[in-house]
Amino acid sequence: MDIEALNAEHGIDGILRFTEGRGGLTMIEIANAQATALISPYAGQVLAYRPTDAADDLLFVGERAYFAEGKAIKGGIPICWPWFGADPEAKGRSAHGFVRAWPWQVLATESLADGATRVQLGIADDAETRAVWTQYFNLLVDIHVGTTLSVDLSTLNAGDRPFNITQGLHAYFKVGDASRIRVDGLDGCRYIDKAADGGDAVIRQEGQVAFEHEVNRIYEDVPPVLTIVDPTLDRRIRIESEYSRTAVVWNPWVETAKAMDDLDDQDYRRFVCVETVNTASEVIEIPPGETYRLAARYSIEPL
Ligand SMILES: O=P(O)(O)OC[C@H]1O[C@H](O)[C@H](O)[C@@H](O)[C@@H]1O
Repeated sequence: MDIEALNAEHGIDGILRFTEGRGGLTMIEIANAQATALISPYAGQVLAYRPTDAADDLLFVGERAYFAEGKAIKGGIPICWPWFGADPEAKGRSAHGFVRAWPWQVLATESLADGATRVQLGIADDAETRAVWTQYFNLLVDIHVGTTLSVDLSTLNAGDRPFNITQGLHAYFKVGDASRIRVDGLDGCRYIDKAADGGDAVIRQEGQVAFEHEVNRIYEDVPPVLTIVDPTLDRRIRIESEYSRTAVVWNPWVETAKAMDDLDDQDYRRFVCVETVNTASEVIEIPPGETYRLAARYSIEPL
């Protein structure tokens, strides 16, 4: 990407600038009166966000994460689209779709009246995308960096026939010690346990979610607000989701973390994923000419 041209067209003095970051990837650095943030146009991914009054970043990105074209960045908020999880057509395409390892266009940047900063990135179908996924589409992500962080994904079906998607905002939240945190808000919800043998047992959650082994669950009919309670960092992370009734909770724990090249063996202690998704029974059909959204707002509160 031409950093100079991007700064000339989309830079905001003293608030937003384009720079060269890890792996030589172009990054968007934001520092406004309310927060700082780091966004990668490659993958359309928020990598860091910290409100001015917070001691720690909201998000986790590991030292071993890949920062290379064609690879997914493990950390921050990867966008899983147009499928969540394994390739639904079993064609050997990568898990979680292709846009988390794809260049997004910078469409707009803006300083908002409330002091927040807005960034819009997008991908429109072309011959390269259609070689992976045959549909005609316009995919946009709107990111607001202020006293809260919001990520709003919208899919326009630009073709002449309906298509189905599953998708997710696969957020990696920084935690002080995964063995001490709790996820609140899922009591009584049914979940598909992907960590259990066979990966399809359906169980009902009782109380808060705790972590003492690998957790990989798809929760259904979840409430719009979930929270991560973190006694080590003395904070609560609030996740408000829209256009989604399904959430994934994931921590690889010891063995799975060891097996992943882009995670350090101890990284499982440092993050938990609570993902705003449409998957499992929530498959989204988008008619021609129509748009479907998926959105989440994240905030940090003291315990
Ligand atoms: O390693 P990745 O492809 O980034 O996927 C990371 C994880 O994403 C989700 O949370 C899935 O539920 C897990 O099964 C998967 O391991």
